[in-house]
Amino acid sequence: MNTVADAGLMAEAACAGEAHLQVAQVCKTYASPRGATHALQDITLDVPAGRFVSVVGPSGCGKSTLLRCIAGLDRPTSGEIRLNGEPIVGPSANTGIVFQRDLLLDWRTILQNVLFTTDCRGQPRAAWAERARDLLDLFGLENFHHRYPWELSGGMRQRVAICRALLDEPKLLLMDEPFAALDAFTRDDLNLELQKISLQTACTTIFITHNIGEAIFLADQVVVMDRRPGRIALVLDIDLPRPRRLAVRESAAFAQYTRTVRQAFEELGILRSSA
Ligand SMILES: Nc1ncnc2c1ncn2[C@@H]1O[C@H](COP(=O)(O)OP(=O)(O)OP(=O)(O)O)[C@@H](O)[C@H]1O
Repeated sequence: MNTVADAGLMAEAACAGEAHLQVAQVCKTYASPRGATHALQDITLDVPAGRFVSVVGPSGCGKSTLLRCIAGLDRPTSGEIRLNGEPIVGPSANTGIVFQRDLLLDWRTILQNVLFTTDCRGQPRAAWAERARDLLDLFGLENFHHRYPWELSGGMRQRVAICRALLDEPKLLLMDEPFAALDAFTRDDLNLELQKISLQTACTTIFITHNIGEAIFLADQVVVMDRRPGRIALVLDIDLPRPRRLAVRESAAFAQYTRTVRQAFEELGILRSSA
């Protein structure tokens, strides 16, 4: 499998422009006949353009809710989210999203799947097809443009989903546990490829994961969330040189970051003490 290779092309093909994300005192309550669910409480985050932020927290702490609000797919109950100073009030072409399930359409070829969003907008295919092909090639899928999703492995499908999210030159890339369903080897591969994209583009990225190691490996900053109602318990800057190799996970500095995050979860009663 090829890896992402052409830095110049990738910078041109993937993200465009800068995205400064500001999340200010965001609360989210879901109302239902069975009562209210307080999913998020007072979330404040300032993410400068180009930063990669990993969000890690226990199941149900509101990570996906936060991502959906940032994506404009849901509205906070209170508080505000701004992209480059503009309030986010709905979905935007500035934002690319990758979910845990790749959501590829089985009746469309790989190329047609990557072109899905622009097709939906009625934009001429010819204008986007070259970019779509370039992205697929960069992700090592040059021989799969005309195959169907069911002919691909889970890792290849998730690469396609990432290409689809990047097609529209988003400024902001939102990823909701994109690699959770993959085996450890494929996950390592995709972590490296994602790092290359981040280094070579101006994409601001919010990456949700349950995996502490993955969170630290990828991020400039790790946000640790407490259980519901989701609150930020810790913001940890990750000062490891880039590009990072997988072997960095064996370094003393990485072990210290892991200890700090684990300790935060232990103090919150989410992880049992390892001492
Ligand atoms: N549309 C909805 N209506 C009502 N409650 C919801 C809705 N979406 C999420 N919730 C509730 O809000 C809380 C946070 O859910 P969310 O999916 O954001 O958590 P999460 O941290 O992403 O969980 P996981 O890691 O398991 O994916 C949960 O208690 C969930 O049941």
